[in-house]
Parts: sequence; C-alpha cells; structure tokens
Amino acid sequence: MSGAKQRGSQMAIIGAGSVGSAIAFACLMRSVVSELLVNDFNEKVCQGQVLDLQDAAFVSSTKVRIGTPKECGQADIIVITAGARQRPGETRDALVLRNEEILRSVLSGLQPIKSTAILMLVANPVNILTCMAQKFSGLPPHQVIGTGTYLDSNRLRVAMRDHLDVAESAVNAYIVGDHGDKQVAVWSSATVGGKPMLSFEEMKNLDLDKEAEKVARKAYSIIDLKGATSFGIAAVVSDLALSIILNKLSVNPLSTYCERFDACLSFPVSLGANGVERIIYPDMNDKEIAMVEASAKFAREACAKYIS
Ligand SMILES: NC(=O)C1=CN([C@@H]2O[C@H](COP(=O)(O)OP(=O)(O)OC[C@H]3O[C@@H](n4cnc5c(N)ncnc54)[C@H](O)[C@@H]3O)[C@@H](O)[C@H]2O)C=CC1
Ligand SMILES: CC(=O)C(=O)O
Repeated sequence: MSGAKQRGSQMAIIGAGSVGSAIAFACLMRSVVSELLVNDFNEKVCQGQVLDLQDAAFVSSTKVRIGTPKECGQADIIVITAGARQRPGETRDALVLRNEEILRSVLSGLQPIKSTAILMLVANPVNILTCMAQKFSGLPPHQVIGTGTYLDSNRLRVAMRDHLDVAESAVNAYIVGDHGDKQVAVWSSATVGGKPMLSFEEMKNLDLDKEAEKVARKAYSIIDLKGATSFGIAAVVSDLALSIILNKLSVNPLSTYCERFDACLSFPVSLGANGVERIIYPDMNDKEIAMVEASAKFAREACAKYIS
C-alpha cells in the first residue's frame, strides 16, 4: 500500500449564492459525497454559508468546508454556479457577457483540474458556458456537462402529472435543445406507461404550444415572485452527482456537444463515473427538428463569438 493518505469522493461547488447553497444543502441531505468543498470570491458570504451548512451536517455522512480554488480543482465533481443571475424579465442569454468573463476567471483559478473530474455547469446561459468550458477547461468534452434541460423536463413532467393523474416519474417526456426561451418540448415521442402521450383522451384538447410556453416561462414566474430559482436545480444537481458517484448511467437531458446539430445543446445522455457515455436523440417530428435547428444555430454562433 502506498503511503498516500486515502480520501473519499469530493465535490466542489463554485459560487455560494442562492443556487450554490441550495445545491450544497441538497447534496448534504443526500450524503452524495464524503466531502463537499464550497468556494465563492465573496469570502464573507462563503464563510456564512459553510457555517450554516455545517449546522445541518449532523444528519449527513458528508463533511463540508470552504475550499480554495486549487483544492476545488482536484475534486471529483466540480459544479460551477458562479455567475450573474437574471433580473426579473431578463433572458438567460442576456447573461452571457457577464458570465463568460466569470467562467474564464473561475476556470483559471481551478487549474490544474484533476484529469478525471466531471465539470458541471449550472450558471447561465448553460449551453454556451458548457461549450466554453469544453474548450477552456483542458478536460475531454465528455467530462464537461451542463445541467441543460433536466430542470425544464421535470417542470413538464410535473405539469403532465397533474393533467394525467400519474406520478411524474411515469411521464417519459423531454424538453431538449436550449435551456431558455428556445427550448423544445418533444411531444411527438413522449409516452406514459408505454402509451404515446398524445393518444391520451385528456391530451386531445390541450394547446401543446401553450403548455410548452408555460414550462419555458416557469423560471420567469419564480424569479418575479422570489428573485431566483434554487430548489429545483439543487435537486437536479444532487441527482446527477449520484449518477456520477454510483456510475448509475441515468438518462437525463444535459448540455453536451451534439454532433448531429454541431452545437452544445441539451439532449438525453447517460451519465456515469466517466461522464457522458452516450447521447440519445428522441424521435422528433419535422416541427420539433426545425425548432432544435434554430437553437443550434444560435448556440453555434454564440460559442464561435465568445471562444475566438
Ligand atoms: N441551469 C439552471 O437550471 C439554473 C441556473 N441558474 C444560474 O445560476 C447562476 C447563479 O445564480 P444565483 O445563485 O441565484 O446567483 P447569486 O447571485 O445568488 O450567486 C452567485 C454567486 O457567484 C459568486 N461569484 C461570482 N463570481 C465568482 C467567482 N469568480 N468565483 C467564485 N464565486 C463567484 C457571487 O459572489 C455569488 O455569491 C446564474 O447564472 C443563474 O442564472 C439558476 C437557476 C437554475
Ligand atoms: C434560472 C433558471 O435557469 C431556471 O430556473 O430554469
């Protein structure tokens, strides 16, 4: 046996605002890793969040402490929430200028990043920032993901749960493409209990575009009401972290480079200890494909602009 001190799994969260602290709390409650490192360039806020989280750690087997950027770069999972958030009415895309600068500075502080780490982008616009992190982190692209439309897909499932009187886990439906205003609900191949969703009687008179619009607008409604969204994304990240740590290969729509559309977009992927194992494109009709193509064009152009 080598003399090196063994350590368990570590997860680092960069950015300890509303989202970072909610993610830390969710991961703590689910004992996702053995140690959680939290970093924020606002040292006072970071210290406050960590002290508060430590008060909750007695129900968890995870320890939590402040991590320096260099320590965070050596974690097994590195989650980036550092960034500006939307003001009421502001789009996610409008954050790109502010957040690409923050991302560059975060990535440079983390170097050298552990070669087997999984880097998970949460800050918005998440597809564009994932594309940038794939270029600048030094990690192979399959180890750099964004939370993409996992949250939006859950929002759609919750809406359909209430409409069809089934558990949301029975609703096999995806939002794909953009985590933002250009997101696409793939109704054409959605199923519930193995039956095409659109063949349910309750779906016959439903205005699908309106339902999709409600899902796409949900973040705006929450931001109008309380200033930020945090619990949904926290549940999403804790779930993804478990899929990585336990090598579960769970399938969820995440931001990744999609060769079919030549852009970083959100599509169902299987995620395990090595990152993305495979991308699964759900069957889509012509309208859905055209909408994804529009998101791809935007993502391609935005990435090219900020990466050059
Ligand atoms: N992908 C998704 O589904 C979701 C994404 N978001 C995004 O997450 C981001 C964070 O949102 P909130 O937590 O509400 O914002 P927040 O303003 O509460 O927290 C952001 C934190 O990042 C920190 N920060 C900024 N630059 C930093 C740096 N260079 N190094 C370390 N820390 C730094 C700030 O000090 C602040 O504490 C936003 O871009 C927001 O749009 C929010 C919810 C869901
Ligand atoms: C803010 C954001 O991206 C969301 O809640 O979907």
